[in-house]
Amino acid sequence: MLQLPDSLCMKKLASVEDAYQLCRQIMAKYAKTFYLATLLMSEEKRRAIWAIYAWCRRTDELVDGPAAAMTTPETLELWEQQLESVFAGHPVDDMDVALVDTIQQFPDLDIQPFRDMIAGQRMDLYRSRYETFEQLNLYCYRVAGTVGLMSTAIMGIETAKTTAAWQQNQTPHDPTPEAIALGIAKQLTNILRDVGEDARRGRIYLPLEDLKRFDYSEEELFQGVVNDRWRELMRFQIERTRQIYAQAETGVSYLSSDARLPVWAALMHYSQILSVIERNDYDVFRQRAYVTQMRKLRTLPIAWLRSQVL
Ligand SMILES: CC(C)=CCC/C(C)=C/CC/C(C)=C/CC/C(C)=C/[C@@H]1[C@@H](COP(=O)(O)OP(=O)(O)O)[C@]1(C)CC/C=C(\C)CC/C=C(\C)CCC=C(C)C
Ligand SMILES: Nc1ncnc2c1ncn2[C@@H]1O[C@H](COP(=O)(O)OP(=O)(O)OP(=O)(O)O)[C@@H](O)[C@H]1O
Ligand SMILES: [Mn+2]
Repeated sequence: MLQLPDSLCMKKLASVEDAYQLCRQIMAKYAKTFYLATLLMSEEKRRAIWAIYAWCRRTDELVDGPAAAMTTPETLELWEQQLESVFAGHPVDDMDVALVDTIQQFPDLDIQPFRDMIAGQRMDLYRSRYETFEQLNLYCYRVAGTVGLMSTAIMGIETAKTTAAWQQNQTPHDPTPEAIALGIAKQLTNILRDVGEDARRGRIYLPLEDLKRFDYSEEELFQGVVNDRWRELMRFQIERTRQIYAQAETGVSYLSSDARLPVWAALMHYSQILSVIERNDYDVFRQRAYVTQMRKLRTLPIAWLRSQVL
């Protein structure tokens, strides 16, 4: 039988360097603030975050991007097989090459959070309502808490701080729950910001049990009614989300020192979106709550102080 040369059978993949550059471009395009924050980290960590960001973004695009209408459960099945292949050391496309390298450099990086994120995207295919906060919380863990786990494996934990002299034989504090909390708080914030946009796609992420509790109906939500019942409902959601940010805050000082400023900055920027929603009198239907670049810049010195003293 005719033997084809390798070059004709298989497309040659990008070099490791080029693959990281592709991931960097994705992150710089979609998450400017995050991207700038990564510049404060060491070269290896920064490149690893780019690779993970690119994978997360691609996963999200499957159900949220322009081609999402074509995505079926089989698409996600194939994407998961590609993930298994990457963790086995076999990249399938150019961007995978960077992730394979990252996995080799950071042995703490576990495949499970990646699988869990795909499971979260699967929920988006099947569900457009959440009955309880517990169900919503599971969704938030899967699509965003997982990002906290992946990032912590890269940023690393500061062993010097976690083991004082008199604690030598104790295991250092592991800020995994706080990292998950930050992802969940961020996702809940996005949900509150995007209520209107999601409603236009027929989706309600707010727990239906909360709608009932505040006597606010799905019909009102689809009509974008802002009344006192809505404001109360939103106050309740914002308060709950702030409590989760507060849990996350207690974990930042256990991260390695070059990661604390980026994480404080990210945490403060996200949580400010909640204050913008309040300032907009809880109207998330007709205006989008966003934090201006100016305001993000102004919080940097405070984030820096916290990263130094907390
Ligand atoms: C260093 C650092 C702060 C970085 C993490 C960067 C990273 C790998 C991000 C991946 C984000 C991503 C594309 C996820 C896919 C699923 C998804 C879309 C989730 C939602 C993100 C959307 O954010 P964005 O502002 O871009 O929204 P828009 O698309 O503009 O509408 C999420 C809401 C998830 C974001 C979750 C995190 C960034 C987790 C943060 C937690 C940590 C960094 C752990 C910190 C550790 C401790 C101990 C507190
Ligand atoms: N000044 C603005 N005017 C109008 N829409 C904006 C403005 N700033 C941001 N947005 C919209 O809100 C989205 C989310 O903004 P966000 O604050 O998350 O910025 P970003 O560029 O995604 O960076 P990051 O999420 O890392 O802060 C943007 O992608 C954009 O669509
Ligand atoms: Mn963004």
